[in-house]
Amino acid sequence: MLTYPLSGSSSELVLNVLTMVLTQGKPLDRAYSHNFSGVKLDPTEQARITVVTGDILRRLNLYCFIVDIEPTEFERLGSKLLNGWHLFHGLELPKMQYSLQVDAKLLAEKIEQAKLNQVLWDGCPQWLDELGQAQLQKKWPAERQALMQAPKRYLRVNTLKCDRQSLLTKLSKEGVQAKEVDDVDSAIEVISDSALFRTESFKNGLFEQQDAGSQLVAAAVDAKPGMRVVDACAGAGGKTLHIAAQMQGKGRLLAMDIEQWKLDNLKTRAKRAGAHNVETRIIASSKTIKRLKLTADRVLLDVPCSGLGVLKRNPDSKWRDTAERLPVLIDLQKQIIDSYSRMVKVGGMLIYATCSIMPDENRHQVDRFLAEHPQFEFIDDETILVSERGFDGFYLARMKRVSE
Ligand SMILES: C[S@@+](CC[C@H](N)C(=O)[O-])C[C@H]1O[C@@H](n2cnc3c(N)ncnc32)[C@H](O)[C@@H]1O
Repeated sequence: MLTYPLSGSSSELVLNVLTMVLTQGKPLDRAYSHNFSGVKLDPTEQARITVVTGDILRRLNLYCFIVDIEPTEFERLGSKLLNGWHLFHGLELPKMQYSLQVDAKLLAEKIEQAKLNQVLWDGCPQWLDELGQAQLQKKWPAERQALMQAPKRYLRVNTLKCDRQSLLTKLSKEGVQAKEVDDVDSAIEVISDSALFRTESFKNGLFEQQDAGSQLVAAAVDAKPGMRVVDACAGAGGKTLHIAAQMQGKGRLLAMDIEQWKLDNLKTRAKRAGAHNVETRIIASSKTIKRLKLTADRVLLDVPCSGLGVLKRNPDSKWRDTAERLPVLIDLQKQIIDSYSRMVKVGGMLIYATCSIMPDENRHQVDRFLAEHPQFEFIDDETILVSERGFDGFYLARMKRVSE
């Protein structure tokens, strides 16, 4: 957390980002890029802004409670919340040009009240607590608490271009403090606030920013050089690029999605990474899938999901219509696994993954699929819990096609 208050201009930036997210529904990453573009910001100050913004979003209901405002009043009363946030963390008030003051005595009383309500203290909305209890039972309280912590920064070393030790040496020369992650071969944890995307190492494609949990998912694909691999919900290619490295540039890696702009981003990233065996293809209709029937050694389905495993990184999902969208997402996941599994050849492997920790999106989907598709056999699965690993939360299941 901070050791001294935000400056007036940084406070304004925090308020602008939060207003965009909370009142205009902008995704957090876009609100950051919108507000940071064209502004000359020292990397440390930028990091401080994201620390405060992220923490407020992770515990928005708590901070609203202690300054006695509703989240819906943020646009008008945001400065009061930011002042309250500073007092809560034992900091002097920031010097904002216009700001609403907080009654320190009332704030102290409210903090004491909040301490008695663990769900509020963990920054958890009611709907999420009920869902978590129902889905994870006794594992939920630890998970709820872990999800309100700040995420760590992880990189994946691009083994197409270097190895982990030489990347660490290069990063150190560029002033980036980082260390190996013990239980994930490809991962590095960044400790300093360095502006990673300005480093030569990044420009030369030596690494990608990718959570260590996400790296475990791609590792489970276990793609080998020469294979035919489909990453069917590839997005901008976080996992595709990792799979490309496993394949050492040999074989065929088809990255698909329904959004062309994501595949365009993927192409740029693949070029920088030197991942020359990646081909992109838009899914225009079910015919795109049918044409690939029984052709792939590996099919990764990193399906659209609630994102409830990655709330440390994307805490804005807590304050959106995630609860209402959940049944729609579960239905979409079912459609995707039922239809896209056709691409796996006999003897090939289907890998189903989400960035959710909720069984309804995970094991329950897999169990239903297996019951209806005897052509597949269960191999193994893993829920990467935030409280256990410290990474973002993910789920992955591996299944083998044993017949047509
Ligand atoms: C969890 S994200 C993928 C993240 C990506 N694999 C990564 O590691 O960066 C899910 C992706 O599925 C895509 N998607 C949504 N509906 C789809 C569908 N019917 N078929 C294929 N992809 C779909 C979304 O556009 C999104 O990019």
